[in-house]
Amino acid sequence: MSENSSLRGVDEHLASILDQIRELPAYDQPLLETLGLPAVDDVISPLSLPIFDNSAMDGYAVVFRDVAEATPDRPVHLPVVGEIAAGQTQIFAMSPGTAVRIMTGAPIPTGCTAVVPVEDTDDGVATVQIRRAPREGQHIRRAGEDVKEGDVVLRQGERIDARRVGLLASVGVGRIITRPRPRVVVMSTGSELVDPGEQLARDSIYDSNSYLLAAAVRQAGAIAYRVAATPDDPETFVEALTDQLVRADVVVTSGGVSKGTHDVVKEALSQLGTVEFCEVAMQPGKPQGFGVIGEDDTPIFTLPGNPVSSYVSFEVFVAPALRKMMGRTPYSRSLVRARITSEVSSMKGRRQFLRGFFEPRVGGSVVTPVGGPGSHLMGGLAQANALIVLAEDVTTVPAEADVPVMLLDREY
Ligand SMILES: Nc1nc2c(c(=O)[nH]1)N[C@H]1C(S)=C(S)[C@@H](COP(=O)(O)OP(=O)(O)OC[C@H]3O[C@@H](n4cnc5c(N)ncnc54)[C@H](O)[C@@H]3O)O[C@H]1N2
Ligand code: MOO
Repeated sequence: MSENSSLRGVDEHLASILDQIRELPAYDQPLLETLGLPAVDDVISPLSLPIFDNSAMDGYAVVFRDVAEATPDRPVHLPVVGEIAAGQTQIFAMSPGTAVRIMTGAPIPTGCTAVVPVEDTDDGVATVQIRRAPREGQHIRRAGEDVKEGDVVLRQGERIDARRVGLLASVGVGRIITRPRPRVVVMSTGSELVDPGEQLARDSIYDSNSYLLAAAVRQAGAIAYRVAATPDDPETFVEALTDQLVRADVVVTSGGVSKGTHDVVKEALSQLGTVEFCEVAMQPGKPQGFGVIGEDDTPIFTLPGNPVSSYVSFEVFVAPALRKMMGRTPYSRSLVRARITSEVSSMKGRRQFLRGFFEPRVGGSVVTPVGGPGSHLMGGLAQANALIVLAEDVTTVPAEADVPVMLLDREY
């Protein structure tokens, strides 16, 4: 039997994961916390915008008829009987033959039918000269002209962006019902791992995966708890994992899942019998594990240790699961098409994810392979902004061919 025939398909593995992932229960959350999340219900505006008639200019509130004939040569003189600033709560009314000093955003006094900007006056204090006739209703912002009480200001399923946050705040909505961001515990394993900033020993390397994955978790809109790397000892690993479960909606580990003698994650979790380990027909990212652990059946992803493998596995399997938990659709990134600038090759029977630099161009976008396909090549990964996806039956792709590309930084 060839190796490929024992591999599980990428789509099959993802489908099985998504099948076991549940959406997190929704509850009302502070407005800013909901940025990027989809609304679970329609939100109805409890009031109209503007909330009350108010001035669009700093100037004078007048009765239009009093000043309809005003010109620079024949200004109209009016007594100034008061001043209204924004935030003033007193209700104010005015009579014909008078003017009231008014500020931008301040409520229009009853009886006022136009606002004359200060530039069209002598800026008078006790009396004012109106030097130009306004239009009737000029510079009065009408209550409800923007949003009406009862309007739907956020539709179910709509993604809450900065503009919608602004609108919701404007109508006084301070909390929105959404599914929460999953809390994701990210753990690295490997006795060779040292935290960045610490001293390296001769045979040690820096732990990049826990940083890479925690950053990817945040970019996916979830909450990351990064845990310092645990050594290759199953007992220590299980202890650390058990301690972390209390704050985890999901656990993501990296390393220790292939065929070595110190493959700690596989060893530890195989004994618990809850995580299924398999090999997936992809490169990078062949050794995978997924299951649930602990009293709350917390989903756990055991990703391969090679840094690029862990990142690609995150994009392909973990990010869609996190999106499902938040109720965000689509779960997976859609692929775009681009012209590849050089020939590339792939292993038959595996879906290849090559690092690429994507440039949108009018008349046809372009993608350039960066770095090699090795799962340890972090330099190339950091230069990439896309993954070029070569299907399982593809072995070579000539330069100039049209290829599917996954854009890594774009909103889904
Ligand atoms: N005999 C075989 N050996 C390997 C196979 C195989 O099928 N047969 N598969 C290879 C593939 S593919 C991958 S991917 C890796 C996966 O290995 P593990 O998940 O067990 O990971 P480790 O052995 O712990 O580490 C692999 C590699 O990555 C480095 N690493 C691990 N964690 C980190 C980290 N947090 N930060 C930076 N670098 C990390 C580690 O030092 C190793 O170089 O197995 C192949 N072997
Ligand atoms: O499949 Mo491994 O993940 O190449 O490097």
